[in-house]
Amino acid sequence: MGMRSPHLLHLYSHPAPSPSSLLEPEGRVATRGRPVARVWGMQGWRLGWCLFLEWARREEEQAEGDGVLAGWPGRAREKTAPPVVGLGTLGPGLQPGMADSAETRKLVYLVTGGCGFLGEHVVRMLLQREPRLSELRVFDLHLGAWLEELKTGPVQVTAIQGDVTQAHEVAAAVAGAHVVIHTAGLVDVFGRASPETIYEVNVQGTKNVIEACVQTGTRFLVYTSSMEVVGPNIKRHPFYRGNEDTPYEAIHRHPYPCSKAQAERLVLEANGREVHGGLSLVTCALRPTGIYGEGHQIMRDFYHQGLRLGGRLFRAIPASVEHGRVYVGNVAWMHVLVAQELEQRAALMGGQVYYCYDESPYKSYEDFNMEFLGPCGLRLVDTRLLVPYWLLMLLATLNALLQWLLRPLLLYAPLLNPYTLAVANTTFTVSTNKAQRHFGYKPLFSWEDSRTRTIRWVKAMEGSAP
Ligand SMILES: NC(=O)C1=CN([C@@H]2O[C@H](COP(=O)(O)OP(=O)(O)OC[C@H]3O[C@@H](n4cnc5c(N)ncnc54)[C@H](O)[C@@H]3O)[C@@H](O)[C@H]2O)C=CC1
Ligand SMILES: C[C@@H](CO)CCC[C@@H](C)[C@H]1CC[C@H]2[C@@H]3[C@H](O)CC4=CC(=O)CC[C@]4(C)[C@H]3CC[C@]12C
Repeated sequence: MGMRSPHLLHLYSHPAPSPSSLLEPEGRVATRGRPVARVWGMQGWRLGWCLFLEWARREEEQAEGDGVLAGWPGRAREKTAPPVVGLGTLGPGLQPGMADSAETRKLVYLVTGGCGFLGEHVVRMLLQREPRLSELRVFDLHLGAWLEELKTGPVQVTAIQGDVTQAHEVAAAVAGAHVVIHTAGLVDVFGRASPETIYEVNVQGTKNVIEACVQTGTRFLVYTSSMEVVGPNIKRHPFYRGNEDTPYEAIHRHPYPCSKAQAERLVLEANGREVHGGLSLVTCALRPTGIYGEGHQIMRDFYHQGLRLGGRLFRAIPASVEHGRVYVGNVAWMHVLVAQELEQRAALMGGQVYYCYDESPYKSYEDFNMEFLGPCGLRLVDTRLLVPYWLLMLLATLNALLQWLLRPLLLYAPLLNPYTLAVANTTFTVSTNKAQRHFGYKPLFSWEDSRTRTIRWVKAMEGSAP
């Protein structure tokens, strides 16, 4: 997830923090300080990768001869590469022409799940694109060491190790924040966690966030929902380029979509509730389709699986099945834009849902992945005739059975199970402009740019093909 460049390391270099420096300075948040060394141990491999990435970026800039300021694309690329942070390639900054003065910086944001795949992009995007930010609180069960690098910029970055299922920890983190972006969630469709745990994190965690806003007087709440709250449903009805108003029978059994749907409902119902101080809460929910981009774990898994199979992946899903995908940078940008616009457009946006979309093409899950894995040396072998759907379903069911049988001994959680097969094998794509109409959203990253960035990330991955 966390690409780090030497440029960034230099910009944000600082003495190794003591666990207590992870505490919120005013003592509002009692965090369980996790020794940074342990976190670093898990993520140290990223450094080499980031060094490579920065080297590659500079080589590319030099080759293009555009002599840009570090982190800002040159004029020639402005059309396709907007001046915005790419995960780890740019440091925090302001939009062009915007003065960085203490008076303009007065807002406190809280990002829950801020160290996750999407969360990290939201955090970096806020630092880059929210000039009114004075403090950014990053709340997560597991803090990333990369956060430490952000602490010497103009914005106070406060790392809070906490659990959304613990109401008091959430309330302490929310107190005094103007905006909460709630991305924390348990994303598990593989049977790794129990249904109870999924509900506890996704539903109870969201309840805790809402109640904390109400109790402490925080007025603006942006929730990361999911396309999964709508579908694909258990009947595997196609949703072909639908929008927020397209009728669809949203019936689920799997704990993940059920929990996300319940949480989304809670967030939307909370819109208009009176918060401490007498003003009203303004909420809205964003529904990304399948997110991809730098840091995407499943893409990483497919890539390594392909390498193990001698550079081949085997087609399991017909190319005609469309699966909605959206670039993580654009999802992050949409969150930031919503957060910025909620106050001015409360009447219009409060209680609304928005699909997250961009210019990513409509393709099958596997064909879409090949947009990135292909240029990295993998090949998709068409075995449709060899592996018919019924056989795949049989394998998926066998996996589910094995998972159940082995549970007392070990956790067996392969990617293929009846649920993931059904999701991947059912058309679900969105085509909407609601976000543009309501708050002026336009994707910040073109498809070409999203693709290039993702390919660059895959290529820089440990164990990449030469
Ligand atoms: N990955 C995807 O394709 C999509 C994800 N989403 C939603 O986006 C959000 C972020 O997902 P990802 O970044 O993909 O997942 P992720 O697993 O990378 O990030 C989730 C973050 O939440 C944190 N978290 C989990 N349980 C927590 C708890 N009890 N207390 C505090 N923090 C906790 C995790 O440590 C992690 O950093 C989730 O709400 C997910 O439902 C929605 C649509 C698609
Ligand atoms: C049948 C396999 C043969 O290659 C492919 C299996 C792929 C699956 C693991 C993925 C296919 C579709 C993905 C889901 C989809 O993008 C929507 C999602 C939204 C979320 O909110 C969370 C993640 C996910 C459920 C995502 C999970 C992985 C897939 C099921």
